[in-house]
Amino acid sequence: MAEKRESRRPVAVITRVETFSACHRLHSKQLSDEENRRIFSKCNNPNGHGHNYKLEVSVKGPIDSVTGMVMNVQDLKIIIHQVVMDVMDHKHLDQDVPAFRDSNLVSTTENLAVVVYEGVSKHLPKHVALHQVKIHETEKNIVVYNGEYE
Ligand SMILES: Nc1nc2c(c(=O)[nH]1)N=C([C@H](O)[C@H](O)COP(=O)(O)OP(=O)(O)OP(=O)(O)O)CN2
Ligand SMILES: [Zn+2]
Repeated sequence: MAEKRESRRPVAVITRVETFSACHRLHSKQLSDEENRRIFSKCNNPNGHGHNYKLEVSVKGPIDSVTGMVMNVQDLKIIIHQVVMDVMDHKHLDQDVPAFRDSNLVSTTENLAVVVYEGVSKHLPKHVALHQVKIHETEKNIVVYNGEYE
């Protein structure tokens, strides 16, 4: 009798890390100047300030039995470059990046993670799911977004 083959494919998470530099100012278009100063304090300084962001994009999917890959990480790199690096690196998030410039979104790391998540998810191949976006704004301030809504 022929040996029974394992038909289920193992599922894995792969992560690509990129770093980019950008400046921003925490300021809500929906609040008065006084409220902005009170809530965001030094981060509301009109001159803005910069960060070297570290971005981790994780995708999840079955390991292809022929290629041994969930997806080629070089393709994931290209997607991240299109969505993040080309748009945000060495830019002013509030003035140059349409997701912030043309909306009421404050350029917090939370909102940045959501913008990245939504942008990357549009470009992934069908068999792969976006698992998580993690952004280190500083060594001490880290945000994780996994597509959840309340
Ligand atoms: N929930 C959030 N809070 C804050 C965010 C944010 O994105 N989400 N961002 C900031 C500022 O951008 C700021 O750059 C970081 O502030 P802070 O932690 O104060 O940075 P410092 O390096 O100055 O912190 P130390 O206390 O000196 O280590 C603020 N809040
Ligand atoms: Zn900041």
